[in-house]
Amino acid sequence: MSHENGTVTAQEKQPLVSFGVIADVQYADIPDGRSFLGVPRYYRQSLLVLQRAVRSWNEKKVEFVINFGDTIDGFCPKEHSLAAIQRVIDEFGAFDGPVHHMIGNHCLYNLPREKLLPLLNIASQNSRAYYDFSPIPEVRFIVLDGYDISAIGWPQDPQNTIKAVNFLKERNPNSDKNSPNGLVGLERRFLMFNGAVGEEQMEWLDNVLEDATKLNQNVVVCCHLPLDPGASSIESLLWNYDEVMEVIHRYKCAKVCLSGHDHRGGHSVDSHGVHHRVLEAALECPPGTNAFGSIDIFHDRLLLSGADRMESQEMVFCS
Ligand SMILES: Nc1ccn([C@@H]2O[C@H](COP(=O)(O)O)[C@@H](O)[C@H]2O)c(=O)n1
Ligand SMILES: O=P(O)(O)OC[C@H](O)CO
Repeated sequence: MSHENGTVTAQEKQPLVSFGVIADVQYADIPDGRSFLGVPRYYRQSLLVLQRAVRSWNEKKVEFVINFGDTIDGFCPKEHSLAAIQRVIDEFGAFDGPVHHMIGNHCLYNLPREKLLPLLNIASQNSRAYYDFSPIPEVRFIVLDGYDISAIGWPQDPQNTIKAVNFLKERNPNSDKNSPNGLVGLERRFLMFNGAVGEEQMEWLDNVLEDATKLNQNVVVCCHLPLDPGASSIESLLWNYDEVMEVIHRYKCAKVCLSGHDHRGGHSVDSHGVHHRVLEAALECPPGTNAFGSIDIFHDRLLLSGADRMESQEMVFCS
């Protein structure tokens, strides 16, 4: 069996289900730019990457799509935020099936949660953006809200903002809270563009994993922010990735964690055999190149077939 990018050995015939993935589209109708570290960013091209992704997913007839967040970019002029996100949502709308979105820091720079969540079709409680779904009885997807506690995106909840700002102040002495200067090792994740999973969401996660265990389901955990230092730069990690992973590791049903945010992508297998795959960003595709994929789910593994800059990956479940 050959794939767009890399070759993977075939062991099993038909997947149980297949889905499309894309991360960090960060569309804006503005000229090309660069990241803080100078990596080129193609704000208009990313929409073309999404168009090609949708065409490919429709051709492959994948059952659903997951968008890993940062749908529009923070540099989008605020008076154009709604039009920009609508443009991206319209492109997703050309896909012949459901699209599951998550929020990222750039979405929150642009729009308040009350506007964002309905647009992204995220049914929420208390403006939180976590949810789960089962496309087939054997598999459960958990989508985490990595900005549940965050210094960005909570203008309507000053208490949450104050909690997050204090959390950051205690851990990051820099006046620019996006700067990791002077922070050592894992401390370098305490940056304003990251966030944390709160207590209620943590309990909910525990309950869903318990339920999935009873139902004998394999679980895929999705979050805009990466959950393992082996797969991502430390500067991109969820603030309390360790607490989230402690909950996930209580259960054997969680097999794979997927995320975005760290644009260069990555893969690791953690100490409990859980795969972590950070997806390469659509935003950083030079004209004519791609970063999207489709994932086949089998009983014993996930098979990511990536286009161009998205590396293909076989993720065999640990038993
Ligand atoms: N004020 C800042 C902002 C970012 N960084 C570091 O740059 C990296 C990427 O930043 P982007 O948000 O532009 O992708 C990341 O590793 C940050 O820690 C910084 O040092 N100071
Ligand atoms: O897409 P940004 O601007 O949030 O950048 C994320 C950083 O690359 C994470 O280190």
